Amino acid sequence: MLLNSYDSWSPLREVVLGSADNYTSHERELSFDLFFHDETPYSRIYYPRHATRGADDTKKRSPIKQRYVEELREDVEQMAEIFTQLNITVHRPLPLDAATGEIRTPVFDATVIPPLNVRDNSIVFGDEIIETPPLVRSRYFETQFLKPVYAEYFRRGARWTVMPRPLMTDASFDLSYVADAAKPGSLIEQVTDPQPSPYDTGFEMMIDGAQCLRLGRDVFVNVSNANHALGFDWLERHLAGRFRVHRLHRLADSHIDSSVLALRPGLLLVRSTDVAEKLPKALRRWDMIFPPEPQDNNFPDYDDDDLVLTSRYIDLNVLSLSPDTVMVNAACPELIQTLEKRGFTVVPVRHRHRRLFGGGLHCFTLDTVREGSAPEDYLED
Ligand SMILES: NC(=[NH2+])NCCC[C@H](N)C(=O)O
Repeated sequence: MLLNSYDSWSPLREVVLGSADNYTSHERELSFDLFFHDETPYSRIYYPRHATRGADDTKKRSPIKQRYVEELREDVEQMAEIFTQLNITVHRPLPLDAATGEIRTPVFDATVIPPLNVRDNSIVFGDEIIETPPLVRSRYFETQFLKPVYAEYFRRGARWTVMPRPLMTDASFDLSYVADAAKPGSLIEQVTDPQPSPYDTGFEMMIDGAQCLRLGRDVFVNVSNANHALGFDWLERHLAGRFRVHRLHRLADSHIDSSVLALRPGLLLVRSTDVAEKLPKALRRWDMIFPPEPQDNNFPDYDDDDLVLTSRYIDLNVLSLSPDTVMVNAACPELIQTLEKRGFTVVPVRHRHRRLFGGGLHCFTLDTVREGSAPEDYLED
């Protein structure tokens, strides 16, 4: 079918599902610590994550226990089977080959991670795939693994665009969000000591697809720093005449798909009333479902050397299969019951280690064909 996806609720007919093959480690360096910093308070309280660094380790490999990688693969492949049983066509990226070494650019080298959270480095606006400028260095070439899928949609007539690529020197990153959040005495660690580079060119455009909420003709984009603001400007200019692009201000550090999701026109799934109050008036008019507070026993216990990369709200990261059917993590019964009480059909999916790999069911997927999805105006005038 032709690429066609303007919203997150129309009946899902085709989807890209990420791959967990060979996810062996995380690589902590400035861009990684910036990207995952919102969860530091949880990590420091529940899982001491950021060990105090020595002066020399500006880059630190953090191995992932093989059992967790294998269980992640089991969960992802089971999700693929569920899509197939539901007659939803599943496209998969090229799996990361174990022999793939580090990548090197004129500015940095980094370890490649698998194309698991495919929601992040691409956005689908109607009949256009846009590859976004990554926030994390190890993800710089992640959309390369999606080339066969995107090329096939292009052959079928889709538009295919790549946003300007950043150099990603340390000076490229706007640290203001972390600095503002790390008030004296807070648990959030400062991300400091950016190193000078001959390629410094000031703040650069960096933004992820998971910062966007697509509502037909209207797109809401979370902007938390100068990098995102440049990405917002590019999207606004590029989409002018086709979409109305609205700015959300610091709803989260970057991704908002465990803060707010649209389940159908007029109905949002929202993390908390605090998040709801930050939404623009047009969205505050919509009905909202607030899930129960996550329970610690919804999550496996991890060791202190396991990097916990998400908040406890990660299971809000659901995937709508239609305006009344939602894929939810089977380990979150409270959310399942809440949605069922609101008349939704829930498809439970096992995803055990969502906190270790930085994403849930919505993160793992990119909805490429939604039947009847169109650039409708869902916002009251
Ligand atoms: N598309 C994604 N990878 N989104 C994941 C967002 C997770 C969010 N930072 C949290 O910890 O709850």
